[in-house]
Amino acid sequence: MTSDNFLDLPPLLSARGTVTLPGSKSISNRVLLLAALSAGTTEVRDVLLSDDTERMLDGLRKLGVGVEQVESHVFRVTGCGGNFPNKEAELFLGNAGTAFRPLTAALALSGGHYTLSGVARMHERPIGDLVDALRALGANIDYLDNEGFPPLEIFPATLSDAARVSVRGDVSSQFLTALLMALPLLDREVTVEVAGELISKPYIEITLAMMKRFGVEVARDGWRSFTVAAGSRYVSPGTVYVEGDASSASYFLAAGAIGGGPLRIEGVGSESIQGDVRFADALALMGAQITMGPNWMEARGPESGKLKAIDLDCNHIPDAAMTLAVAALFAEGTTTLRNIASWRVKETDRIAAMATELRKVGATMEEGADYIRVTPPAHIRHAAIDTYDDHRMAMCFSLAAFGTEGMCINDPGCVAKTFPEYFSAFAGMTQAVPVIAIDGPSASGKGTVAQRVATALGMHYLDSGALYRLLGLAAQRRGVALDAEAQLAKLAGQIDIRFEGEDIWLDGVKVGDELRTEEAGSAASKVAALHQVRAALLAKQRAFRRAPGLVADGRDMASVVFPDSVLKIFLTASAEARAERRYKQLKEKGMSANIAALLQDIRARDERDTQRSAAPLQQAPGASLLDTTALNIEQAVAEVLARYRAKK
Ligand SMILES: Nc1ncnc2c1ncn2[C@@H]1O[C@H](COP(=O)(O)OP(=O)(O)OP(=O)(O)O)[C@@H](O)[C@H]1O
Ligand SMILES: Nc1ccn([C@H]2C[C@H](O)[C@@H](COP(=O)(O)O)O2)c(=O)n1
Repeated sequence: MTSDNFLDLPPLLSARGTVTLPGSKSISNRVLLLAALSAGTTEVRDVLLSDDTERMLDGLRKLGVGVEQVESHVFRVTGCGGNFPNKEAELFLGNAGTAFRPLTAALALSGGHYTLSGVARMHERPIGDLVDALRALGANIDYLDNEGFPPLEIFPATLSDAARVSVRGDVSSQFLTALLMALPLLDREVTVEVAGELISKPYIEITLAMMKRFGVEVARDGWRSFTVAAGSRYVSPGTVYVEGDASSASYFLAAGAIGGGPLRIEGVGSESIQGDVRFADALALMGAQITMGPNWMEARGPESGKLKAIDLDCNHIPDAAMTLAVAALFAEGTTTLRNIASWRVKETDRIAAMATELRKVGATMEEGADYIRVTPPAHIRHAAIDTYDDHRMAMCFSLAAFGTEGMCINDPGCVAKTFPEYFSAFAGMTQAVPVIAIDGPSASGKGTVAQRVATALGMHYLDSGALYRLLGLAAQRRGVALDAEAQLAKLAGQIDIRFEGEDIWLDGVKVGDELRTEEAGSAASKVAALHQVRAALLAKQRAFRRAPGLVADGRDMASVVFPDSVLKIFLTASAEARAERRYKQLKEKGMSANIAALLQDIRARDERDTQRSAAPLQQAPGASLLDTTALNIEQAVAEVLARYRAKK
């Protein structure tokens, strides 16, 4: 269920299937830049198409590099042999750290005049340590706004002949990556010394592997220093295939672990050069069953049936570790993720964001400068999750929909940064709590049939008409007019409704037969025609969707409330048959009834329910018609069950 700025994920029951991952962002952007700096033409295949790679491609085109898209994920890059054709350019790099940092270094050593800027958050992400290292090599770089942060202006410079340069490794490993990738432009031996403890080491492994693929082998002394030899030149390897994104794999592996699996990921595996594949080890520590081959991984739920908490240093998997924080909601005990200070300077302050949003779903959170501790709640609450323009926040929290109430993700479009198709891929791999929607006109028998179908299948039952009836009743009791839209919508949010078997409670008081009178039905029909009232009752209705499934009856179950229902039935009967049924129903309850008046009332209600502008009664697209005029109750129930089985 989507709107422009939120996505309401239904409660999820299970996860299984096979997903092919989009290309890795880290590898795509490195390879595109190295191809641009090389001599020769490179065909880069399986490139990730996303905001961040678009920023890199756009930047390279502005620098005069030949970039041609030959197929949907295939680009032909005509390298400039280390000398960008355009010596003057203004680059806008969004929030793409993997474009901003490496381009800063390459352009600082390129003898041109460039400005580099990004979105507001990019201008809050530190770059001073990289600029200091480049200045030590003679680069001429100015801060255009705040000292130590983008935007930057780069001027042609007379470079120094320094043979050693130092760069901090404990803020972002991208500073070292950027320097190393740019150093072959100097055409002399330079050694980079890493100051402080280098974080996110696996990302440096990716950098070194990609540089090697383009003909530059970096000599190293462990993680302390790296030397690029004189005469190092990038040479196109011809064709490069980009691996699937290992960080993106984490969401699906976690889904397989939480939702039972087996969930298979194709595109990364045991031979991957990406450090984030080690996320699978972390998940295995939580009890998940993991298997893998060279190019695939598969996750299943733990044999014990329940994930367990872990206490883990996550320095080697900083991005994928976010997924562990949400997976911790489904684990027994308190999970602690340590050594994650770099989260604070990513797309958002991810430690603060994660703690804030996990609290919303009921978790007990503790956060420190470089760690986070998650104690899951007994019951994961439905909440509107803010995503802070951070793709990983949105993707991680999709997993929280495995709680019993589903989850609402605000601004789901932010996943475009690295995985534009994420939510449709996720929907394809997960199975929501099933809903059978039975809509139809008054007295068609939908309530009776829905209840019996629910019993036969062991599912929950929602009589949505009762909510409108209860609101009408509450309004009449409080003297609220049945056309006072705003007041009624407010009242809808305030009333306390409880269903217990056959019994219905309104504000703590059991409601009797008065709810089933034609007066109550008529009042319900009036309040149900009001848009604000319908909106106010939407969440209350969706909250009935619980494992193992729901049978819901009403007027707009299939079209509005549960549009993803597995089976949609439009159950009807002639007005005369319905008046007859209602007559018998009322008489059986010892209530007075007049068949002519009932027929007139049913026709009036049909007219109002079908003609209103708010969610009018109609056969929804995808709903199948079931006319019960000539069927008894048992036959109608059997028909619905047969249609459900045919769907499975
Ligand atoms: N196929 C059928 N044949 C005969 N009677 C039926 C059939 N289906 C339902 N009934 C009877 O019709 C009456 C009305 O049914 P029910 O209350 O289920 O309808 P409904 O569509 O839910 O009505 P409403 O939503 O307006 O309250 C009940 O007494 C029920 O037993
Ligand atoms: N999903 C629903 C359910 C009910 N209504 C309206 C229409 C009816 O006139 C009224 C009472 O419903 P009933 O108990 O007879 O099923 O409530 C609706 O608009 N949408």
